[in-house]
Amino acid sequence: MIEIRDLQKLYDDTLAVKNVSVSIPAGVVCGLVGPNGAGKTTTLRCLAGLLRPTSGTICVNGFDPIADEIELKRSVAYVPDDPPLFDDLTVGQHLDFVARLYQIRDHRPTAFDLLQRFELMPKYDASVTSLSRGMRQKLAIACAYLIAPPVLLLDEPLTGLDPPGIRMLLQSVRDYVKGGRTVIISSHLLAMIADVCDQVWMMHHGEVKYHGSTSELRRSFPEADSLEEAFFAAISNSNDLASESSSGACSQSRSESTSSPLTPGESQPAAIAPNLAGSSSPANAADLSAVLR
Ligand SMILES: Nc1ncnc2c1ncn2[C@@H]1O[C@H](COP(=O)(O)OP(=O)(O)OP(=O)(O)O)[C@@H](O)[C@H]1O
Repeated sequence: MIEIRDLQKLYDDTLAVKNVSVSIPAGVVCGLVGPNGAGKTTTLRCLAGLLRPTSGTICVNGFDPIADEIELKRSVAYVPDDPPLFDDLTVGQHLDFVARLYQIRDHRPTAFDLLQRFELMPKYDASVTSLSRGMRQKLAIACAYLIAPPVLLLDEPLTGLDPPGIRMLLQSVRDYVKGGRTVIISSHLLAMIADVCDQVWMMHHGEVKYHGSTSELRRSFPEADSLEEAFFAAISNSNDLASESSSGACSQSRSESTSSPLTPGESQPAAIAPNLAGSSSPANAADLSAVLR
């Protein structure tokens, strides 16, 4: 469960994130999309406790990323698009190290399964300096899966992956949330991640342009051939979907989400009203369409 209220992040004189308010329940894959500089990475880094917000509040799995630093680190894994790995360690040693750090007992069978799934087993004894960019990304994601935190933040995870790797990763994300965990996956391309997302969260110039459930989008625009088409129809037709995203205290929303988590087999996340702040004009929709395609 993630609850963000009025989040702002200022770097010197650049307001990278402006008044962002979003709720993401447990058991959901949320696709965070937007063009370069939209504020995606800044927001994810605030959620992971790696950046201190300038103002606003964040609650991740019941914890404030800054005030509850240790608890947060047990609850969240953040995988950046260019993950920092330890040059002195091999692939296998990375998983051993993570297991030791997070006190994961008997981790080897799970670690081997993950390496098989990510096709890294042949590199088990290889130094990470010999890995390709995509392999590095896969290893970092495998480490995150080994920790298995309630919240996983994947920043542009598809960038370095080949098509089979993308397919496997997206399938693994779907599997990951089945037990009630939450994943945010950021991407420039909605079409790439649409199939696995329960929610779409669109940012542009630091602001939320849309946040809502994909099932609602599809229901609202049955004539659309794809989620992407429905998404742009929604942005250019916000009167049809005009209601703000749910708000309230983190603890209240947390109990709401635990009472109705997504369970395997269910296709619809807990009801989330779309938030179309700042996205009401067709001109704006065309603008967003241009940058996302
Ligand atoms: N360390 C920093 N110092 C100053 N400005 C920054 C810093 N990091 C990001 N910014 C600025 O904040 C804004 C948002 O950047 P951010 O990296 O969050 O966007 P993004 O949506 O992740 O972009 P991309 O898709 O290109 O990775 C941009 O204007 C960027 O120039």
